[in-house]
Amino acid sequence: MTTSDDHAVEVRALTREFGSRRRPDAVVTALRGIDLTVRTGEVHGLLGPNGAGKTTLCKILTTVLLPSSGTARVCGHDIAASPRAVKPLIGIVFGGDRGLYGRITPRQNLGLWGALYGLHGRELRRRTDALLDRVGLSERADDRVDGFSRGMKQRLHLARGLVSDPQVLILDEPTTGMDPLAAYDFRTLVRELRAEGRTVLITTHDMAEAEAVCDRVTLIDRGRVLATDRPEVLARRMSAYERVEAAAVSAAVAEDLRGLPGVFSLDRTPDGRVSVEISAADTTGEVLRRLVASGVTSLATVRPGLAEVYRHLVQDRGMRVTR
Ligand SMILES: Nc1ncnc2c1ncn2[C@@H]1O[C@H](COP(=O)(O)OP(=O)(O)OP(=O)(O)O)[C@@H](O)[C@H]1O
Repeated sequence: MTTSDDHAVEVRALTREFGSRRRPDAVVTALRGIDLTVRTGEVHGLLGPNGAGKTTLCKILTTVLLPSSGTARVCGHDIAASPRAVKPLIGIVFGGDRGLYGRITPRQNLGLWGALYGLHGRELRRRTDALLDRVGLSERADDRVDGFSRGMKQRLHLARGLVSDPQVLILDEPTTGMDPLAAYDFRTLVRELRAEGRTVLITTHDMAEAEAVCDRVTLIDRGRVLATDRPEVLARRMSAYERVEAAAVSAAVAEDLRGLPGVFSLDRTPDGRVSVEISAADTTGEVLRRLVASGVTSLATVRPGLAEVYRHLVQDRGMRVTR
């Protein structure tokens, strides 16, 4: 077996189809040849629109699903050939309600989960108490989970994912349902996990979250990798897509700008605020010149962030679900 110590996750030419033998025309191809390397100790974001294949990939990495073809290794172990070696190395945290027992307490949930990993007695109690403290649930440790808010359930999910002390942690939309403060605390927690030397793979739709916590991100769409890089490098790569924002722009001036070559899109609100996306570097100057010439004084240029990169790469498909 060849492996690199630097790579916690190595995925090569991975495909996964879902279908029924009775209806071959209804086959859905969720992954179409994914290559992905997650370095040991990095926080890696997996970004993509609904149906991109993120959850399918996570399920394959956690040995819940087998790939149709291709390979995936976790800390050097092949997920298909050695699932028993992979399972203790990798933890998964889902978004939403999946996987928690509502009629029992957080302490009991963690106890059950820990027992599955062979923990018991004092060690299990020690680990459970430490995790409940870590995710801020100590005071509610003995209340029933079904009375918890979504954010509290999400924190319990995270504790559950850490019960086995995994080297690699997969967080599938981890901040779903968290209020902004809880999401902020959560990011701090992710940084702590990295400081402990763990590798974290996060799927998210939240670009701000990805920019805040990820060392690198992989954008996927329709089962394919579009790009992998550091968030700021991806943003720089798209630097032709600059944005100009201005206030008090008349409809006529907006129409004039819309017609310029190199203007990718232009939005104008009824009160005259415009946002112009520019896809050719030399167009920015011309847009600014025309705005100033028309008497506009409130304007700014904005460099693209990850959200813009994402929108351009997935071609503005937004919420549309693909097959
Ligand atoms: N068990 C299944 N049976 C049939 N099709 C499936 C199954 N699981 C996933 N798919 C299909 O595979 C594709 C990828 O789905 P997946 O859940 O991996 O996407 P995702 O990126 O996680 O999306 P979301 O952001 O909505 O959670 C979708 O077209 C989905 O309908």
